Amino acid sequence: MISIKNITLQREENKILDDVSLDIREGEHWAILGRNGSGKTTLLEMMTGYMFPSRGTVEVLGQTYGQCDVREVRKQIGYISQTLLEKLALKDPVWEVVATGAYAFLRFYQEIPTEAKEKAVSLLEGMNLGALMNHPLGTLSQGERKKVMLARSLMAEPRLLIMDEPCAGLDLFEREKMLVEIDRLRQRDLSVVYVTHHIEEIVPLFTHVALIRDGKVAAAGPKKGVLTKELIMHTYEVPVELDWDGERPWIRVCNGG
Ligand SMILES: Nc1ncnc2c1ncn2[C@@H]1O[C@H](COP(=O)(O)OP(=O)(O)OP(=O)(O)O)[C@@H](O)[C@H]1O
Repeated sequence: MISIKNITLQREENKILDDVSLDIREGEHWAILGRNGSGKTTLLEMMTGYMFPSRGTVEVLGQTYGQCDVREVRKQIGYISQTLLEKLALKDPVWEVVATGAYAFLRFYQEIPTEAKEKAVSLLEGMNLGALMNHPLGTLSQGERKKVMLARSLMAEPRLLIMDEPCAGLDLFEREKMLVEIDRLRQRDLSVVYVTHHIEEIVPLFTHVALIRDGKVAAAGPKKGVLTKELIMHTYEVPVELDWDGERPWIRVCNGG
């Protein structure tokens, strides 16, 4: 799905990404963790073709960026970020906001095809948001808006779904509801790449984890091999204990090291 080979992104003296390689294969779902400023969002922007490396290659869905039409590749990628959420029209009814996801634009200025409406409504119902479908987006809670954004990203049936902190700012209740929807993505034929600051968001869906530290990959691979207290301590420089609840990790900071 994604093959990143030795990419470096240099901005003046700084190496924002430094010789990063990562392979994401079909059927895998990846969580990407790392401290603030470690380069996670930059890495996602490389995957979506919004940024290009100074060195190295990025291949996504069989196409190499720089040798293909990035816009064509992007049609197969869902991208969920706070920036996108801020661009959505708060006055538009929820179903309409979702329906726009089938197209590469943010608002409809013409009649919306019936099939797009039906699909949007069905996605909303699938996420228990059917009752809100005619409400303006701006009246929804933050958690509901994030679920709307997820439904919107599924309209185009992407092969790759990239999410940048989709649970940021949610309370425990709303976060768990969002995580249920994220975990249910296993029923779809797509791969997820998910950036988060919270290890407990790595729900059973996720098969692999990459730890980013200072623009480099500190560790990457199957999640139980990467989510060890030693590697997390190396990445965050905080002493921790880690417990597994089945396929979901929980973390505790250890006082006194
Ligand atoms: N266009 C740019 N020009 C110069 N520096 C940049 C640019 N974009 C990002 N950076 C820097 O690159 C580093 C990595 O940023 P990035 O946003 O990728 O980190 P992040 O791991 O996503 O951080 P956070 O967890 O805080 O969102 C930061 O130090 C940031 O200031």
